[in-house]
Amino acid sequence: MQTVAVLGTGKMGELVLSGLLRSGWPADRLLATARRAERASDLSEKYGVAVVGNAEAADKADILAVAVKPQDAGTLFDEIGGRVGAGKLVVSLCAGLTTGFFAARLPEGTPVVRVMTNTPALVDEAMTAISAGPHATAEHLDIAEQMFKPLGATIRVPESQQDAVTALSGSGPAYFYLLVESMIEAGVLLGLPRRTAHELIVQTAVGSAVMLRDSGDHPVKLREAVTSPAGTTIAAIRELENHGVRAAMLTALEAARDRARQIAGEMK
Ligand SMILES: NC(=O)C1=CN([C@@H]2O[C@H](COP(=O)(O)OP(=O)(O)OC[C@H]3O[C@@H](n4cnc5c(N)ncnc54)[C@H](OP(=O)(O)O)[C@@H]3O)[C@@H](O)[C@H]2O)C=CC1
Ligand SMILES: O=C(O)[C@@H]1CCC=N1
Repeated sequence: MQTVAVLGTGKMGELVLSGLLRSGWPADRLLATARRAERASDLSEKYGVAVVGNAEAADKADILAVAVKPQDAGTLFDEIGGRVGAGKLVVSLCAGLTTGFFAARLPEGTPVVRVMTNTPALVDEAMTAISAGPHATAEHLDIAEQMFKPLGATIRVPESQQDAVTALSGSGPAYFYLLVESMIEAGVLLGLPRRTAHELIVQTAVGSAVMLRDSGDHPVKLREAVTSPAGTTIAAIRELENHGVRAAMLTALEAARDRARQIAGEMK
């Protein structure tokens, strides 16, 4: 079994580390790196994995999962880029950064795979999109898939689609949480106790999500089934349309896609 090093074990790095452990990846085949000593000792205590320096991780691991913020990736690869041999696989989780960004900082021939996952990895319900970069073969994509499959669903996409994927599923959980938060506030406005509003909306979100996934029906069909003629739902939907919620969603996701592109530009 190959050794995976998570480089920069913050929120996403920890999700990958804990997910790999849950899926049965042996702790002695995992390494983690952290910038702060306190974080390093918390991680080794919680997960029983070795937390080492970036250089040691780059030397010892077969697969380097890059989970630093995009803005920190340049410094990290200035430190370790030169010592990552062609036998290693670099798997980037970074929003915006292209595989070319890494290839330019790695010895010629080092395979790079780009993934975009999301926070529901915590409950093994992630959506992870995987793309081949320079020198990445089908075998390298299989390895990335093997790492992320236990954390939820996976899909393979051309790298040219990764910024759009980031806007949709990478950032997506935040939009749903914002929607839920707003609906709970509406419950409070209508006079419900906050706790009651929370319970009603969270279960409604879960039920709706399970129906979307398990029925395979188009969301329009599911929405129409709720929307009675001259009923309550259509009264609310008219207001949502009046307030441009659909147009706001289009513009918002376009902004997220554009920000991913901008990050890549800033990090050239
Ligand atoms: N959050 C999300 O929902 C998603 C994030 N991503 C991507 O995942 C990556 C990580 O994001 P996220 O987990 O949210 O960010 P975090 O800030 O939580 O994690 C990044 C971690 O990297 C550490 N770090 C930075 N530089 C170094 C270094 N040179 N050596 C060792 N450790 C270092 C940071 O240390 P310190 O604690 O000191 O800052 C931090 O703990 C990003 O590239 C992001 O684009 C992708 C999909 C979803
Ligand atoms: O907001 C961000 O930049 C990261 C990438 C996708 C989700 N969070």
